[in-house]
Amino acid sequence: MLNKYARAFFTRVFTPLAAFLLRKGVSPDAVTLVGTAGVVAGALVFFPRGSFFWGTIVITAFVFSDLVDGNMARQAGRSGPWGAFLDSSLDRVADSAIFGGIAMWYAGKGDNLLLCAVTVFCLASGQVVSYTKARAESLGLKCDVNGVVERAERLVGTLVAAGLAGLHEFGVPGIQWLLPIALWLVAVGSLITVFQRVLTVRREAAELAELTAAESAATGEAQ
Ligand SMILES: CCCCCCCC/C=C\CCCCCCCC(=O)OC[C@H](COP(=O)(O)O[C@@H]1[C@H](O)[C@H](OP(=O)(O)O)[C@@H](O)[C@H](O)[C@H]1O)OC(=O)CCCCCCC/C=C\CCCCCCCC
Ligand SMILES: Nc1ccn([C@@H]2O[C@H](COP(=O)(O)O)[C@@H](O)[C@H]2O)c(=O)n1
Ligand SMILES: [Mg+2]
Ligand SMILES: [Mg+2]
Repeated sequence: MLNKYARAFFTRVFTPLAAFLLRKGVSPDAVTLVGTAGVVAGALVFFPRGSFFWGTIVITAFVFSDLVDGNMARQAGRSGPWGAFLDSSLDRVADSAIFGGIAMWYAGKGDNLLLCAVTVFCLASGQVVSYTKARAESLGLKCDVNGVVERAERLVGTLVAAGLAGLHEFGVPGIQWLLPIALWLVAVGSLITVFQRVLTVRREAAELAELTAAESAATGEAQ
């Protein structure tokens, strides 16, 4: 949903920056790589020690590169399979670092194995959500449903909650519970999304099989 409604807004916001970077000779791939490295560093340096405010600030500064790289590629007329492959593959790396960093906190000083498990579930189910669509598309199916929790929802929900929960370090009371609440919501939403996508692909595969059978029958009758 965020992807649908916020993308046009962010395209307008980032178009001047994307044009500037292109003029300076920066490539979309460089932005993809540097952005991912920044997200991974922010997540793995700050989150495992429970520094959620600063971790979120660093991650947020880099995560928007994921909207700038595609914008640059489109402006330069250089969108293609390589860029799409690189972008999507590195999205998985960035997501792993974000949820991995949070899981490390709960496995260590955060001392909460249940929340560690919920975070690992967010990581795994998020990857499955993305994989279902990628695999369906590679098989010639559309997977024509986005689902309730896409990547944008996973990231915005988790990062907003982590950033606010991090204010606990500065003495704001009670706010640390926002992160567990967001993680539970992302976990349940991702599970629902997996089912939405799997059921859609199952229907599309059945429709394709029916169409293929009907075409074979028609070809057989004609001969
Ligand atoms: C007191 C202060 C506290 C600190 C607060 C810090 C607040 C900052 C918090 C959060 C900001 C987070 C912003 C996160 C933005 C994420 C943007 C992003 O990367 O989106 C990527 C997404 C998808 O892009 P792609 O097409 O490249 O990726 C595809 C996708 O991954 C598919 O995955 P799937 O959905 O299938 O799981 C893959 O299948 C595919 O392979 C892959 O290519 O882009 C978008 O969705 C575009 C829309 C982005 C919308 C961002 C909205 C940000 C809005 C608000 C944040 C402001 C929050 C303010 C909080 C204030 C708190 C006080
Ligand atoms: N290095 C890159 C990154 C992205 N692309 C193209 O942009 C599409 C993704 O757009 P976003 O707005 O979501 O970043 C991707 O599918 C590629 O077509 C690219 O070419 N090179
Ligand atoms: Mg991108
Ligand atoms: Mg991306």
